[in-house]
Amino acid sequence: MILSISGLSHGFAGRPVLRGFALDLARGEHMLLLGPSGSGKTTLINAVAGLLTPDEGVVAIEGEVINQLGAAERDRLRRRRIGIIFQSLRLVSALSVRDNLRLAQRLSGGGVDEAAIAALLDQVGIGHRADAKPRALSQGEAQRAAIARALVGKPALLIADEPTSALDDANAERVARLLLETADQNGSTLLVATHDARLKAFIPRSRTLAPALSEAA
Ligand SMILES: Nc1ncnc2c1ncn2[C@@H]1O[C@H](COP(=O)(O)OP(=O)(O)OP(=O)(O)O)[C@@H](O)[C@H]1O
Repeated sequence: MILSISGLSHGFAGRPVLRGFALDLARGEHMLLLGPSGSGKTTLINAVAGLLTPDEGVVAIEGEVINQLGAAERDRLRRRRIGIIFQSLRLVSALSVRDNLRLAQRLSGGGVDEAAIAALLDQVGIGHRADAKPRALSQGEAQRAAIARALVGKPALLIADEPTSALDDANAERVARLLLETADQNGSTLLVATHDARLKAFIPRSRTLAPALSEAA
């Protein structure tokens, strides 16, 4: 399994957000994690990426239990095995698009492969913007750069957080297809966390997170 989650529970200030969540994803399988705002999608992604230690449960990335590793080992596992497209993109503003990809490639543990970087930028359609700084990019170009950066380390698992919720139908479809196509071509398993039910048309396998219990419940 690329990702195996079992018995995952987490809460904040005694308020449960995730309760006994389980999920298995094999290589090349893609999945939609659907849920309204506040249902715990970001909490789950952070637990998968080792950015949060859950109260209970097991999160294994290719058999390695990330929530039982120390901080340095967690970082190493994340950089080598997981690519994340954050909602806020988080490109390094001082670096060109190409240098953002070079940095990600170095952090993922491999050497810099200029040909692979060029091929990936062409694949997402921004080869001509390789030397631009992130602030000079359109929102769509910046998102494509973030997708390329997430993939440049050839991650087993590609995670996208709300990649389409701000987009109109045509652009949401374009981004969904780009994510699926690039994940497939790079051999990555894709996990998309979103409240955008339009994506069901492109990623039929889905899990729905229930909204967190209200204060009164
Ligand atoms: N660090 C934190 N401290 C306290 N409560 C938190 C913290 N992080 C998240 N929560 C709460 O946990 C619940 C789930 O939050 P989470 O961000 O995982 O949801 P989400 O589904 O990603 O929502 P959104 O789509 O709005 O980002 C929310 O009620 C949120 O207020």
